[in-house]
Amino acid sequence: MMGILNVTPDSFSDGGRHFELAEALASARRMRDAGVLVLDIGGESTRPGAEPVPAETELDRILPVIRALAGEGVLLSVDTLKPEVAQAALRAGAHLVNDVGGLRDPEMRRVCAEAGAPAALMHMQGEPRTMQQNPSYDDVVAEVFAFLREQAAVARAAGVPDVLLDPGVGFGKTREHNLTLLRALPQLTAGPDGVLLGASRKRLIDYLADVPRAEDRDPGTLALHLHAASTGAALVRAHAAAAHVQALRVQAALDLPG
Ligand SMILES: Nc1nc2ncc(COP(=O)(O)OP(=O)(O)O)nc2c(=O)[nH]1
Repeated sequence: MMGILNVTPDSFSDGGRHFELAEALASARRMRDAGVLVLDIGGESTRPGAEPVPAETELDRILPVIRALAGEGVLLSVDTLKPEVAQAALRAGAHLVNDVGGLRDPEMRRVCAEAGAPAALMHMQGEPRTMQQNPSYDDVVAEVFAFLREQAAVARAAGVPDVLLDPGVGFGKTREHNLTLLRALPQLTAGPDGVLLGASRKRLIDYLADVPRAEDRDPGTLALHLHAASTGAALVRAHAAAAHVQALRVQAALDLPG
């Protein structure tokens, strides 16, 4: 389970909650103690309509958190689109890169390969600022999964040691696109690469269960993530860490033979 640590003032569901260093570290340590495998640290919101943040601003936000948490017994990933941010974060102690840009940037691939860092590569149609204006596909499953498999091969050829594939819920997709991808997840998890899913508190849950406030969507998030885990997803990315660790442990016990 990958716990989300948004060190931002404007993330769509928890913006500002972990913006001060002390609050970020307290939240990180709560998630570590709850048993998350990875903490995903981000300094730039990628919600629909978000404006990009300069690299130095991103780094000012996340480097103190990464440096403080390095060596505290939890893997750290850096959630960034920028190779220079990924490189600095890896040098400061992060272990992997979470690139919502899908490692399309050859410089990001070089940074990961040079550091020997695994990467989560996510599908996004367009860019956060405009991606939800008119997302369209001929065949969303075929196009998104082909992109992920192709990018995995390109990343490995560039020397990236390992990859996780993420269909990118809410990143240039309509509600129907998201649902179709979630239902088709077994086709992706059947492949050789690990799958990561991040549906936490997203608008899709409001559409499915009428939950207008993002912070109220953790139960619906769990339903989507338990579905992903049951199809074989390796990791899920969520805000409600303790609830997820508990639910995933119980689900894993049900799946174990004997
Ligand atoms: N791999 C991956 N990374 C992601 N990073 C950010 C968000 C957006 O959610 P959040 O970080 O909670 O909000 P914001 O981008 O506003 O900080 N979703 C994903 C995702 O689905 N998959």
